[in-house]
Amino acid sequence: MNEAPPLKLEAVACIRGGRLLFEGLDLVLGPGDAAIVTGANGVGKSSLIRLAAGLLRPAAGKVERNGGAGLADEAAALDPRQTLGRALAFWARIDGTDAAPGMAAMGVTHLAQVPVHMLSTGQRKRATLARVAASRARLWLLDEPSNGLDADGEERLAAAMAAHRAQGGAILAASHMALDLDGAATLGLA
Ligand SMILES: Nc1ncnc2c1ncn2[C@@H]1O[C@H](COP(=O)(O)OP(=O)(O)OP(=O)(O)O)[C@@H](O)[C@H]1O
Repeated sequence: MNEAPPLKLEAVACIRGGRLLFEGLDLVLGPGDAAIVTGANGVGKSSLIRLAAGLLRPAAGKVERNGGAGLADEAAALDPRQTLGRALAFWARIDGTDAAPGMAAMGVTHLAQVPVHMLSTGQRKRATLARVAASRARLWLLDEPSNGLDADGEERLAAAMAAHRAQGGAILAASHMALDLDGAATLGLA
């Protein structure tokens, strides 16, 4: 098993729209670790997730990932014109994996023939999580992962996250709702 931490943030600062959101942020997520980012609307939770993904550059400090990252946020990155099966297969090909286990884990196998643009909010959220679950990324970056999920979806998300951690994966999740993540650290932004 690769023992390098999936994520390491050192003295990270984030400025957006000319405003300092946070600075001096240190975080190490080792194999099996999880942290939940909490805080009020606009405090910078999504920005931190995007920083960790490498989509935003830190104003100061260092972001290090080992073993790839899978991002699930509001921008689902699934082609709306394709069927869900094809849209997920596209990413699975790029990731060198199979989409089927992720679809089964999130309970969307029966939606394979449905065009992405026709999916409900919760179905789209499940599909986004299915993509991350199917990837081989050691680091899962989840922005409000339980938004829109029903009770079954939440259970599936919890099971998928537990399985990922049991395999040495790590999770950084931003959420204003409680998440079923045993022993997760809380990172409160203010
Ligand atoms: N593209 C952008 N350009 C400039 N400022 C931005 C941009 N995106 C977000 N911001 C600002 O950065 C701040 C933090 O936004 P962010 O989305 O990270 O907050 P959040 O904690 O995730 O909020 P919420 O709980 O509402 O999802 C906000 O003040 C927002 O207006």
